[in-house]
Amino acid sequence: MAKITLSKLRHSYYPTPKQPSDYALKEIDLDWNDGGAYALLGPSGCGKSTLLNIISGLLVPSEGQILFDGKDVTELAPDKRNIAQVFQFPVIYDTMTVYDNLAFPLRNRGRDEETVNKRVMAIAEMLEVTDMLDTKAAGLSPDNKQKISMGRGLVREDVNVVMFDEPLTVIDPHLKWKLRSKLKELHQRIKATMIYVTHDQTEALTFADQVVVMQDGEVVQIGTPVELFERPAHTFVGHFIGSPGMNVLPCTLSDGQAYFGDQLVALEGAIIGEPSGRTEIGIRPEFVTLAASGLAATVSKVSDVGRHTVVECDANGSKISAIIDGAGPEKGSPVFLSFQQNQTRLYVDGWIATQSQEAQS
Ligand SMILES: Nc1ncnc2c1ncn2[C@@H]1O[C@H](COP(=O)(O)OP(=O)(O)OP(=O)(O)O)[C@@H](O)[C@H]1O
Repeated sequence: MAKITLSKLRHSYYPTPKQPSDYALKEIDLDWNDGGAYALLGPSGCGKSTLLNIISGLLVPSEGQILFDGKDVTELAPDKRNIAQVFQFPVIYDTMTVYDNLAFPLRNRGRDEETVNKRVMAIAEMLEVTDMLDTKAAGLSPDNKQKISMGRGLVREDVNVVMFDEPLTVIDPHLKWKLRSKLKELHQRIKATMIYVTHDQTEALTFADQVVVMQDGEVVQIGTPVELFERPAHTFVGHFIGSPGMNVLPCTLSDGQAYFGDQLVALEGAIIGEPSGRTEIGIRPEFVTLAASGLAATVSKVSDVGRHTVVECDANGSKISAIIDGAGPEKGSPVFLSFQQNQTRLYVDGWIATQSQEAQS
């Protein structure tokens, strides 16, 4: 396994890029630590596949370097990088048995049969496919095929990194959670460096210890699932993660205070610097409550989402969601909304611009 460093990485598919929008990857500086479980999360077109192809060597970046344990591999061919990849669709040999499929990457590298057997049996046990080892792969269900495909990615002990590219795309929704937690368990047992690429926040947050969120060719935040939820560094992260995402409300500033319409909104901490750009308040629906006084709003929609109720309101021309316990008020009801102060942040041009309470104490 290896630590992977991306240094000043930029990539454009144009031969002579002129402006930032010509770059599929803006500037990326990132360390993937040895043995870490990472997710690369972002919407379609944000540059995930481009980044993955650069790490695996299918693509040489326009600028910058990739290092494996400090060694420059930027120009190294894919087969020299010692990387295992699991793709959206299972890559297995239908005519071979499950055992032979799992053994293939090891035999291909000339490992002796005793080592092959030990490793295949261990992986099969972890994946709970021991009883299928003699079955021809052609007869397996799609999710079992993908399990074997994952096993082929995990069976070698000498790879620098295992990369999963949207591996649950073809899996039935009700089986997804099973494979998701299986993968997490496998990481805990194997402790290989793993990068899991997805546009699905649930997959990213379940699997990863560290989530790298990308937007428009840039990394906007790297953090634990809790950090991304609790303190989004960018409104995009707030919006993209959470269900519903963070409320983002236009605001004005006056004497170091934030106003939404005429309403003074108490922020978590002091405003950083002297903001001159677009100013917005960010507050997650989980921290908005219906109160006896506060911001006047009108209920526009009430949705029962199982354990909670999402109450969507209109105030000053903006939509604000609140997640509450129990039944919500009727649509059209006038209500007052209260924001939990330590969760109310200011964003300037999308980026967080308030000091956290911990930073102030
Ligand atoms: N071969 C290519 N030639 C030109 N532009 C490309 C090429 N591949 C990707 N792009 C562009 O680069 C940007 C990043 O694309 P990329 O496929 O890396 O994103 P992604 O996050 O993986 O999206 P998806 O999940 O849809 O695959 C997009 O604007 C895309 O249109």
